[in-house]
Amino acid sequence: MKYISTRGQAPALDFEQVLLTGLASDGGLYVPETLPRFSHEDIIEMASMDYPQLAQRIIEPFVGDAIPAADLQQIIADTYAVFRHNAVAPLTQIGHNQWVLELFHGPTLAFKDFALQLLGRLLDYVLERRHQKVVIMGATSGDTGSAAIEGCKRCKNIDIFILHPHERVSDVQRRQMTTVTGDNIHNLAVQGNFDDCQAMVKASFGDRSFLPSDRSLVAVNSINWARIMAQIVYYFYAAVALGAPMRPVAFSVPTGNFGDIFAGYLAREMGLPVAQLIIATNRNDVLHRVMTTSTYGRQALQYSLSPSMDITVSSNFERLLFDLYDRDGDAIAALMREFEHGDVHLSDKAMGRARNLFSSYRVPDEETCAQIAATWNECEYLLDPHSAIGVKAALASGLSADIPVVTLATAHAAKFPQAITRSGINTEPALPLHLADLFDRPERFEVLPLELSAVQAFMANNLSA
Ligand SMILES: Cc1ncc(COP(=O)(O)O)c(C=O)c1O
Ligand SMILES: N[C@@H](CCOP(=O)(O)O)C(=O)O
Repeated sequence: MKYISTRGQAPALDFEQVLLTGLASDGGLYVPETLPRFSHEDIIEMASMDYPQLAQRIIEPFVGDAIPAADLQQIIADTYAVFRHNAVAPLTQIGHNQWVLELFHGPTLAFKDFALQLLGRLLDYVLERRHQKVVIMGATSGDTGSAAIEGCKRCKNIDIFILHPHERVSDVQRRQMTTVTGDNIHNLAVQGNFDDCQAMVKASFGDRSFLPSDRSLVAVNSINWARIMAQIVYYFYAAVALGAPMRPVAFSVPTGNFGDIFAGYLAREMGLPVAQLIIATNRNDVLHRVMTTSTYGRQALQYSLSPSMDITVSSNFERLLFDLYDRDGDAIAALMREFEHGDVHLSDKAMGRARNLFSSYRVPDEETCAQIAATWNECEYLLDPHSAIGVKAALASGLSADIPVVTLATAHAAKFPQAITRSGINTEPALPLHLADLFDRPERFEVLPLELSAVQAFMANNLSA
């Protein structure tokens, strides 16, 4: 399997190379040159597989011969063995044809564990084999950071630096990152927002000279292809449980960096009958505005009760644009240059294609809280604020009542007690046992100014020997 850049100028890479990088050298994102496709019969067979078996079936073609099948199987088995639910990603029904896919049973209580538990193990495997050390640099609005640290902390060949917006993640999210000890783990609280942190990560991939030449820089954000790959699996898992391929299924996806929903788009391209993908945003509604106005533009970031989605530069949208523009790398490079300076008007052809599959909905904080309360009062099911945005968008989608709609429940409510309190319901979500003493653990993090040079100097000075 070969991977090519969305901007058409960077060299094609194989799986191992794409795993060990982030942005392509032309600033683009890597995507598979061709996608594996599953037939009707293949998908019927998937209904009898457990989660690790299905993951193996879906992931193997993307990995190709980079890792022997038996080793990959063991890595996948170890990855999903750490989840706290036997089904790994259980489905819960909350209304007529309304389902919630619970993606928060991993170690850090968010969907990021699905990919980052795997990514950590894949990196460990290939770095041992290559006798190589790498530096991980990641930006987080709260969830990627802890999942990346949890996934990579045991890997002695990795130094990990996670940038989070200072005082803009929930207390639980911050502590999940800053209480993990280890000389190779560094949490940097940057005096800026998530977009600023993400921009620093991308700039560092553009110029890696701040690192010694023997240390590669690796991404843990969804700009790393391996993240997206792992997230495709649960779309198949949910859809076959609800009757695919005989019955199409729709998905409502709380969206920020467009990684999770892009994985759903790929599942459809690989043969899964997906009736619709609903882009559910909070008040940071860049993607909702693209869908409704055809204009892709920048917006001032606004803080919300769903902090993990406080994102206005939605990195993976570029991967979708690449397909919408017939995989024309030059066209995407030109569009992204335009986007750096202002609004971009997308072509009618591209938007026509997008609207055939995607719809969108914007959910401000008051509606998020109202949805948490409504779902709790109707069926005593507690949604976290991100998942509530997904459910609200699913209910507003106007889809025919005979199509099952699955909302991706992307995080556990206990990560966001503030939103639960604001919803006015009389329940307090408890952290699972393994995190019960989270507020008693000592924290370690570094507050840094919003300066790329300060962040890079900190990293260069804190590499392990
Ligand atoms: C809890 C939660 N929900 C939804 C999202 C949005 O996912 P994506 O960025 O892949 O669109 C994120 C992070 O981005 C998140 O942490
Ligand atoms: N919501 C994320 C933001 C980063 O997105 P990613 O999926 O590209 O890593 C977070 O919680 O950190």
